[in-house]
Amino acid sequence: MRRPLIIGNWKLNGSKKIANELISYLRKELIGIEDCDIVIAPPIVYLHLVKQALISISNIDLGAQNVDVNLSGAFTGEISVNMMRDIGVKYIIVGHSERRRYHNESNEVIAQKFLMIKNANLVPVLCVGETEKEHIRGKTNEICAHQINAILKIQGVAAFRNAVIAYEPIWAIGTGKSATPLQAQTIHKFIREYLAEQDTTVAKTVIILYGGSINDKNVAQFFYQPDIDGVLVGNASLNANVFSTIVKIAATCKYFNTK
Ligand SMILES: O=C[C@H](O)COP(=O)(O)O
Repeated sequence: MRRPLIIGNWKLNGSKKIANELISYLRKELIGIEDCDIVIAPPIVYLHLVKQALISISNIDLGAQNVDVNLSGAFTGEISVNMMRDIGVKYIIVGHSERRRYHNESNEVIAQKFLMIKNANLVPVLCVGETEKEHIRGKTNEICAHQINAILKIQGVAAFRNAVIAYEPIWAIGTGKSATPLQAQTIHKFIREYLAEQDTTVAKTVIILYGGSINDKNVAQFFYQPDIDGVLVGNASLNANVFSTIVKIAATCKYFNTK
């Protein structure tokens, strides 16, 4: 059975004050909610603060939004997987469309980062998804398969054991225009079947999240899709009340027991 997973990606947002307010609210609201896993991925400088406040809650883990491909050396400004592990990070987002777009990260670089994360025994959250143009042209499956292939090529299907895939259509990120639950389900099913061609156990157990304009009002229908195991939340994770509601909906969604 796959446990529901909710990741809050704060992206480049917040301040010490905002981070403190968010986590003290989450602490009150999320304590005792055990039927799903929760990850908070703040900007790196606030990881420690989040850790101190939330990590005693057993099903809340720390996430990082990015990592370097190198382990150490003269790489000014970079942070390695070992450093992340050192401070208690468990999940690392890799291949987010914003990194692909603004930092020119190629599928090859993303695959190398994915490998570093796996080698450090951390959990990679691989983001895949198509642009609006590709969506209109019906290229979604092809794009997602291509992005997944980059990992398969150098690491094989076993790389997806204890890994997370997040399907994030780029046109749905931060636009307020999410994919429909059925559209997302269709792609999630495709991804699972694509992996099943190589390993049915990996395909059955890999956690596949949906991301893109998720909020407390639209999230429930996503959870009722058989291949959607949770959500990667951007904007709405900055509102403690909305984020807690999303988590509570996941934790009480009995349908997860059948996945
Ligand atoms: O990492 C999160 C996703 O990019 C979704 O962002 P969003 O919820 O603001 O659309």
